[in-house]
Formats: sequence, structure tokens, C-alpha cells
Amino acid sequence: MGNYDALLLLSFGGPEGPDDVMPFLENVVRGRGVPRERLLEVAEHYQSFGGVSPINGQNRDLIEALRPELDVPIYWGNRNWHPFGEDTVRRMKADGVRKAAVFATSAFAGYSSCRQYYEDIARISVEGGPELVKMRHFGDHPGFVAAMADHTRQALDRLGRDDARLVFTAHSIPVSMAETAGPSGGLYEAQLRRSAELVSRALGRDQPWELVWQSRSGPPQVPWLEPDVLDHLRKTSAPAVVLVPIGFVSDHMEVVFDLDVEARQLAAELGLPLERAATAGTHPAFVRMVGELMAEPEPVPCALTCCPAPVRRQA
Ligand SMILES: CC1=C(CCC(=O)O)c2cc3nc(cc4[nH]c(cc5[nH]c(cc1n2)c(C)c5CCC(=O)O)c(CCC(=O)O)c4C)C(CCC(=O)O)=C3C
Ligand SMILES: [Fe+2]
Repeated sequence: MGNYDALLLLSFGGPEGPDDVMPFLENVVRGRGVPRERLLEVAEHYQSFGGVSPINGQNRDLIEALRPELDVPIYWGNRNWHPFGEDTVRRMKADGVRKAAVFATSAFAGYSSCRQYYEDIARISVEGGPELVKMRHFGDHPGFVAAMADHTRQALDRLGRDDARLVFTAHSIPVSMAETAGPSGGLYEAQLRRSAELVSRALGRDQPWELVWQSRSGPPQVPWLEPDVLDHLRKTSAPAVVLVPIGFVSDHMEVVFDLDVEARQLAAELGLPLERAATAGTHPAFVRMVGELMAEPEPVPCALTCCPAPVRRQA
């Protein structure tokens, strides 16, 4: 596995029960100016799933799927909930790990999707502990593309109609954050469009596809990327739709709530046939990709000037 003697799966974290929901959410939005009403609304999404985020089980499943692929120990740490990255890195140090590849559960450029994971790495690194090397963006990796293409094909088959439009979705972000993503701006959206095109081509389709946004947060006066997936569905002229959550690597709460609950209900009201493609999850091509990334030459870290943090607001 290249030069690494361990893998650190670095993720977002999520609540494991009803009492975890508010403390988790407060960790996520500390200093980020997310209105209280939005927080309570998202808390309800989690509570409607028993206060348990699907992300933790998905990370555990990914680790189990990775074990036979990798010849090094696998560790798991999060930004916002247990197991916290800080605690994991202390354990790695005690175990004598020298240099670990860091696989962040996010494929694309941008502050939330990339820079914030570098910030996590800086915060959790300890003197005498392992060197932590973040793997590169992987939205265009053939393993990720193959996994998404397979899952999209399965959704098209479930829908049983070939005239369905592929509607790719990703987490909306503030327009200002999108404009400063990557060394010359716009890289979050550009990479998402590239991945969508690769998935569409892998399916041998030449029909047009769409990229729309979901899960908008933040104060209403701040512009975020649009159109929102729900507005798009209300206006579409497509006879049927397959939603492809290309911006997520597993079926996060945003996917199971904003798409499987909200978008599905809206489509039913509109009489629009709709299916949702599974995310990469533990697809074998995606699992293999992690080992392939570790075997690549050590990635050059992103420049410190790209994907800057948004200006912090009072909570
Ligand atoms: C681009 C992006 C990704 C993809 C990249 C990646 O995967 O990292 C992502 C992932 C995730 N976001 C998640 C959860 C939340 N994100 C929030 C808020 C926000 N997300 C943002 C962006 C992103 N977020 C932004 C700009 C905010 C505004 C506040 C801020 O500037 O930070 C909030 C606050 C409430 C609200 O939604 O308003 C929650 C609860 C979970 C866990 C899900 C689960 O439990 O399954 C995951 C994986
Ligand atoms: Fe988020």
C-alpha cells in the first residue's frame, strides 16, 4: 500500500440515538450562522429516523469491505461525532502508526468537501503521532464512476423506462464558496459536471442530463447554488426521472430524507415516475478504488489559498 502503514477513514460523523441529535448538530454549525429554525427542522429529520444517522453504519460497512482489500490496519475518525478524529489519532500514535493515508468521505473540491478535512487533519495531528496524508479528489476516478454508473443503471431498470432523464444532485453550497473552490474558482461545480458526464457516458447515453442542488442550509439572505432539486422537479418537462446523488459517497441523511422522503413525495404528487440511484457505498469498484488511491504517488496537498473558509458568523 505505497508508503502507508495504516488507513484513516475521515468522515463527518452523525448521531447514534435521539439524545445525540442536538449536541451533534451544535458541533456541525458552531460559528456558521445557520438559523435556529433550520437546525430544529434538520433535528426532526434525524428524529424521524430514530435519531440515528445512516452515515455511521455506512462507514462501518465500508471498513469491513476494505479489510480484505488492504494489507494495513484501518482506523475511523469523525469531525462532528464519536469516534472523534482526535481520539482515533491518539490511538494510532499508541499503536505506533508512522504514516497513514487519509480517505475523506467526500469526492470533490470545495471548503466543506475538501478544505475542512485538511483543517480536521491539522487539528487532530499530534506530536510524535502519525503523518496524515490526505488522498486526492476522486470524483473522476474510474472506480467511483463505475460504481455510480452501475447503480444508475439499476435505478433505470427499476423504473423500467429508457426515456428517463438523469438528474444528478449534490449538496448546495453558498455561491461565494462555489466561486472560491479550487485554485481558480468554480471547481466544485466543474468536478461534479465532469463526474456526471463520465457516468452518463459510461452508460452509453447521449441524452442530456441535469445537475441540480439539494439540502440548502444557511440564512435565507445568503445566495446558495440553485436550482434546488424540488424546484427542478416541479418544472421539468422530462417524462420520468432518475435522481443520481453524485455529490455523496454513501446514503447520508440528506439523501434518505431530502431525496427519498421529500423528492419522492413531490414526484408522487406530480405524477412523475422517479427512482433514486444508490450512492457508491460499498460497491466493489469503489472499495477497490481506495486501495488504488493508496498505491498512487503521494498526492500533492491542495494549496493553502484554495477553497478558503467562509467568513465566520456569530452563532
Ligand atoms: C458540500 C457539503 C457536503 C458534501 C461533502 C461531505 O460529505 O463532506 C456535506 C456533507 C454532509 N453534511 C452533513 C450534515 C449537515 N450539514 C450541515 C450544514 C452544511 N453542509 C454544507 C455543505 C456540505 N455538507 C454547508 C455549506 C453547510 C452549512 C453550514 C456549514 O458551513 O458547515 C448541517 C447543519 C444543518 C443543515 O443542514 O442546515 C448538517 C446536519 C452530513 C452528515 C449526514 C448524515 O448524518 O448522514 C454530511 C455527510
Ligand atoms: Fe452538510
